[in-house]
Order: sequence, then C-alpha cells, then structure tokens
Amino acid sequence: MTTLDAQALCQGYGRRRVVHEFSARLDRGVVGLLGPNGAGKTTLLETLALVRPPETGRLEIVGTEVRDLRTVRRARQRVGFQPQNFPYPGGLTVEEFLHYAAWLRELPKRRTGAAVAAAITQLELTEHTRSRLRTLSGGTLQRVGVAQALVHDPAVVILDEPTVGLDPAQRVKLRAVLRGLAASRLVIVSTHIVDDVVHTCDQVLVFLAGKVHFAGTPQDLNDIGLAAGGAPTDGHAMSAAEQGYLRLVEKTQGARA
Ligand SMILES: Nc1ncnc2c1ncn2[C@@H]1O[C@H](COP(=O)(O)OP(=O)(O)OP(=O)(O)O)[C@@H](O)[C@H]1O
Repeated sequence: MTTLDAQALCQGYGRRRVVHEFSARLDRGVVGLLGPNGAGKTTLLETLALVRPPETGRLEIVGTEVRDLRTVRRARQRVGFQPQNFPYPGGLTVEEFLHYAAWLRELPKRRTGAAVAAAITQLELTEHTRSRLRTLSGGTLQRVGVAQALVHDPAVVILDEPTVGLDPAQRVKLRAVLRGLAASRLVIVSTHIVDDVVHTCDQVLVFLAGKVHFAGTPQDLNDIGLAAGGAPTDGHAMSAAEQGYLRLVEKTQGARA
C-alpha cells in the first residue's frame, strides 16, 4: 500500500488556481519540496495535510481515499502537520501543549501520556518539558513544532519550512531528527534552502508556479548543476545542486516568457 497517493490534485483560492494537477506516489523517506516564494508550496502541503482537502483530484493516505468528511477525518489521523507560522500558545508548557496536540488528533486518553513522553524524547526536549513555550529559543520551538506533528505517531509528517530561522548548529541537528523520523514514515518538508535538501532528502520535487518541474534525487539535481558547468553565476559561488536548481528555475521562466 502506498503511503500517500495523489493524482491530479488541484487547489486554489476562489477562482485562482495555485496547485495544478499534482500527482505523486510517495512512501517512506524524506521528500523535499523546493521552490521560490509564492510557488504554492504551502498551499500544496496544506492540501496534502488535509487542512483544506483538494478542490479536485484523488488523494489516498495509507489506503484511505479522501471523499467525504468521514474519510477526511480518518486520513487526518494518519497525518501530522507543522504549519509555517505556528500560533504557539506561549503560556502552555511543552508537555501541556503536546497533550493538547494529542487531544486535537483524537488520540485515546490512555495512550496520551506515553505518546507525549515519546515525542519529548525523540525531539530531545526533556530538559524543556516544563518550560513555557514563550520562554523557548527559535530552534527549540521548531523542535516542539515537529513533536506536536508526530505525537499521534502518524504515517505521514508534513513540515512547512521547519529549518527557517535556525542557526547552523540547530539546522544540522534538525536534519538529523528528520532523517531519524523517516526511517519508519514519510516526511515531506518544504524549503527554500538547497543545502537542506541535499543533506536531508531522499527525493526532491522542484515546485515552480504550482507545478512539479523536477522529481529526482539530490544527486540528480547536483548532476544538472555539474552539466551546467558548476561554475559561479554572476560572480557568486554556488554548490552544484544550487546551480542545478537555478538552471531549472531559469528554464521554466524561459519557457513561460
Ligand atoms: N489564503 C490565501 N488567499 C488567497 N491567496 C493566497 C492565500 N494563501 C496563499 N495565496 C496565494 O497563493 C500563492 C501561493 O502561495 P503559497 O504560500 O502556497 O506559496 P509558497 O511557495 O509556500 O510561498 P513561500 O515560500 O513564500 O511561503 C501566492 O500567490 C499567494 O499569494
């Protein structure tokens, strides 16, 4: 059974279509969604996380095809989501907040204590268990955001720009956490940062203007960059993967011009 099977998903706001016929069959591992501002990454992730079910198309999550309120609810229990700008209730402690997240995900009460403890251990939050959210650093808050997304042990974890605002050490640590999570589930992360993708992801989707323009491994992206010469562009040094990404962006913009 495929963990997430999407066929021709469309999503938009009013009459404006932002995601155009997204199709993918995804299983365990880290999938990186890479694209510029406004490409539609958040809209796509919210659709896959069933914050807003797709306008059209077919979405199946761990064998549940999303068709109506009942199936949306069942599929949601298999998905964890960390939104981009999470409205953290600053007065709650980490432990209280994770209990609240477990309740929102309809985790049975008898399993909540163990689930919260497991999420705290997994995200290395033990020393912060009783800290109020408003007192935490950005990096620790990001880890709390990931913990709330996986407290109900979902098969799919969707994280919208989880490395934003992190210092290099925190970024490296979070990448390791994501790799660990992906050993037993599907993790989908959006980012603007090519390096995040190279060091974390098994698969990369380059998303431009609401469509997937490239699907492959980080090495494939690297190879596109190397084929493009791998040389600095406009005097700015870049990695081969960054070159590959920019090549794809330029090609798409050229084709649309
Ligand atoms: N609630 C909304 N109502 C109307 N338009 C929206 C809404 N949210 C996003 N959009 C528009 O949809 C398009 C895609 O936005 P989206 O946030 O999905 O892109 P993104 O790739 O996640 O961007 P970023 O990297 O800046 O977060 C943008 O043009 C945005 O203005």
